[in-house]
Amino acid sequence: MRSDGKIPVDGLLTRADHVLTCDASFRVFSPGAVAFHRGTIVAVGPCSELEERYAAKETWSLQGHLLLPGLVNTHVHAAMSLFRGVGDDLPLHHWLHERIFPAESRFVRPQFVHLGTLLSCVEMVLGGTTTFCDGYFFEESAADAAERIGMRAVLGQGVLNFPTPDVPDPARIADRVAAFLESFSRRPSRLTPSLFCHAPYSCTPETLQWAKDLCRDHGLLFQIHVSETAWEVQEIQSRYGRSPVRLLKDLGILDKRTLCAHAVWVDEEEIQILAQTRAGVSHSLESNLKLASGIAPLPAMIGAGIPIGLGTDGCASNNDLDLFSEMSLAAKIHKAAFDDPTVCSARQVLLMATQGGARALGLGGIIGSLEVGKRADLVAVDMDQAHLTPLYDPVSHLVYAARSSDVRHVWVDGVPIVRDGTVQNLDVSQVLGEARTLARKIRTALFQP
Ligand SMILES: CSC[C@H]1O[C@@H](n2cnc3c(O)ncnc32)[C@H](O)[C@@H]1O
Ligand SMILES: [Zn+2]
Repeated sequence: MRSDGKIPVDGLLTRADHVLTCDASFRVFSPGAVAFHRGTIVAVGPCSELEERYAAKETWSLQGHLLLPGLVNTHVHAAMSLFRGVGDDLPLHHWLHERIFPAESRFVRPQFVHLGTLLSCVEMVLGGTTTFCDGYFFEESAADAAERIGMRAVLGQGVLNFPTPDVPDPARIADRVAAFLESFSRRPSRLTPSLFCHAPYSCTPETLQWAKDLCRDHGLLFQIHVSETAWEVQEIQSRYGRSPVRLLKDLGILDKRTLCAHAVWVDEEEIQILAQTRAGVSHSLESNLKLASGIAPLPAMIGAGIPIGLGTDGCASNNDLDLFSEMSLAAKIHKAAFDDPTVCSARQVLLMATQGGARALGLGGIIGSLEVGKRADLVAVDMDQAHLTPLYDPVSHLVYAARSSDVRHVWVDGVPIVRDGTVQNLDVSQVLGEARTLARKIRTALFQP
């Protein structure tokens, strides 16, 4: 306590036109403020109260801005930004086998993963994403990139039963995973390791169970692409006599530390299985649309109480990492698909991009809402713009009218990693230059062989 009776804190974000807590009671303070200390939120409320109570090392005056929790991207292959546009307008199977897997075997190396992930981190933070859940190869290099920029991330080492860029002999996958897990003994706590089994059609049941056991032993999130296409459901049905979700349930894979990416082709009974096992789902709508995989039954999954987050998937199937456009589309497409304009409200979709995503990743206790005791991951959106004026309902504007380019400031653990639309502590033009240099080789190899 200071002589003036004020409590010293590291940061005070005040005079924001609106603060959306995105917690269970969905409080909105207009105007509002957030105080944080040592990376943790210590107060959220009306700005007059917080200004009276706290003296901050740094105070941000946020008139014209809206403050909300950092967005959570629950499904990314961040390094694939270097493959953006190399396989457009194809169905998943053709896209993967004819374009992506050959390109990956040729180019994916540790430096590729580091550069591609750094590039994606720049795109993500500038668009208000503070946490991403990744899955790729040489995943230590993705962790290095997230650490460098200051983001929070769940980093999934890829596991498959065929040769990959980092495990040419699939029999050696255990060595790769052990080295990956070991590397996390030296990382900040905002980075957590995970395993990403590619899919039920590319991993054997034994591999799935082995990876899940390892995740259970270490308390890690297990990730997998599930029921993404009708082809997958047929293939798994013919191999194992049951659907992908039922197969995973029978193998003991589904629980609250399992994240199912996609879950497009799931019936009512499978939705109940996901809900009862408390497995999470990443809704990757734009990727599912672009690959014409289908439209997931999101309203039914929300109704069943499944923890659901939004995911972009990688840049080779989306082709961006923009959670604002995912929110806007998710709030609209299911209305048309289910002939019901009341489904997927703006509030439900915003909650998926924040609290729902955090819960699906098992991080609901530390991020996803602005509450005392949670980490200070926040985003300030500049609302003083023609396309956001006048404003009657901040949630409506955020989901239906705001753009990722409206994000002005971003904090992770109370550290400003974007100030005034500029990424801090990173030479972004150098990253872009290196990406262009590498792309020249990729272009020559893939398009002028
Ligand atoms: C271990 S995950 C990385 C692996 O997955 C590939 N991939 C990217 N997007 C998708 C998708 O939507 N479905 C299936 N596989 C996908 C990526 O190219 C890597 O090979
Ligand atoms: Zn994916």
